[in-house]
Amino acid sequence: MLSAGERPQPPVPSALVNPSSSVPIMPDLKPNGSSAPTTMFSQNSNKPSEIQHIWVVTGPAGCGKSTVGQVLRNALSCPFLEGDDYHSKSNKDKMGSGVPLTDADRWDWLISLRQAAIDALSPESENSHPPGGVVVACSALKQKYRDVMRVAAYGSPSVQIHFVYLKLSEAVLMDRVSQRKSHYMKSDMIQSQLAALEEPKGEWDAITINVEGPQEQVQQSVLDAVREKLAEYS
Ligand SMILES: Nc1ncnc2c1ncn2[C@@H]1O[C@H](COP(=O)(O)OP(=O)(O)OP(=O)(O)O)[C@@H](O)[C@H]1O
Ligand SMILES: O=C(O)[C@H](O)[C@@H](O)[C@H](O)[C@H](O)CO
Repeated sequence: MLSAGERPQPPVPSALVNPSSSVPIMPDLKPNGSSAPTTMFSQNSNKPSEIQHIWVVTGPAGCGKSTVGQVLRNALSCPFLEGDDYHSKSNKDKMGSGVPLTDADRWDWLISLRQAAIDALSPESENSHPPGGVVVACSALKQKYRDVMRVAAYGSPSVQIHFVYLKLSEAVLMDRVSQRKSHYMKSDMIQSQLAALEEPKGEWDAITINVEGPQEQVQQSVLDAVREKLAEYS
């Protein structure tokens, strides 16, 4: 497995490699994301890109992962996977009743989500091109959880994973979660989310974005950061 501080070998400019061949067999989940019509900077132009990018938008519950994930999905015109959709019912019930998940509760969820991300990188049909990437909203609070996700790109030189960590203060986070009424994750869970959080310090594949500002500002910061990262691969 890739260590967080270790940069992999430069990508080999060859045909796309099927990433699913390089990871252990996992549950065969299908992605539920879809392509969006608008493209600010397209990853899936008419010719196959040499690199497929997995953008994992991370941070504690309520930090804005889904909001940012959808912005990225639209900008990159690639599938978007909402991590919450991959939690088991028991995990959701647990969180909904105010009990934090344990490491053991999270492994299968992370593995399912990782497999869904891998699946999303394959073309939808024999005649279509593979997407330039996939956006995944996933709290990935601890480094070891990010390491589980990193396996998606392990051994696949044409797949690159990035973590987009959404950073904000406890006060702003509490405010956002308190205003959100219909979600199973209530504000009494925020302390445990922050207690579990290991910010991605020194992890070369992680980008930290301050998301305390209004949505337009956050959107701009995220798009700028992603554009800058993509430029490294052009
Ligand atoms: N920059 C922002 N400023 C103000 N409110 C925001 C901002 N970004 C998101 N929100 C609001 O904060 C709430 C949480 O956002 P969102 O659902 O995107 O977070 P999340 O990290 O996906 O949450 P969860 O992981 O719990 O599903 C939503 O009500 C959303 O509209
Ligand atoms: O690891 C966890 O504790 C969970 O993934 C949570 O972070 C939620 O799923 C998510 O953020 C929805 O509120």
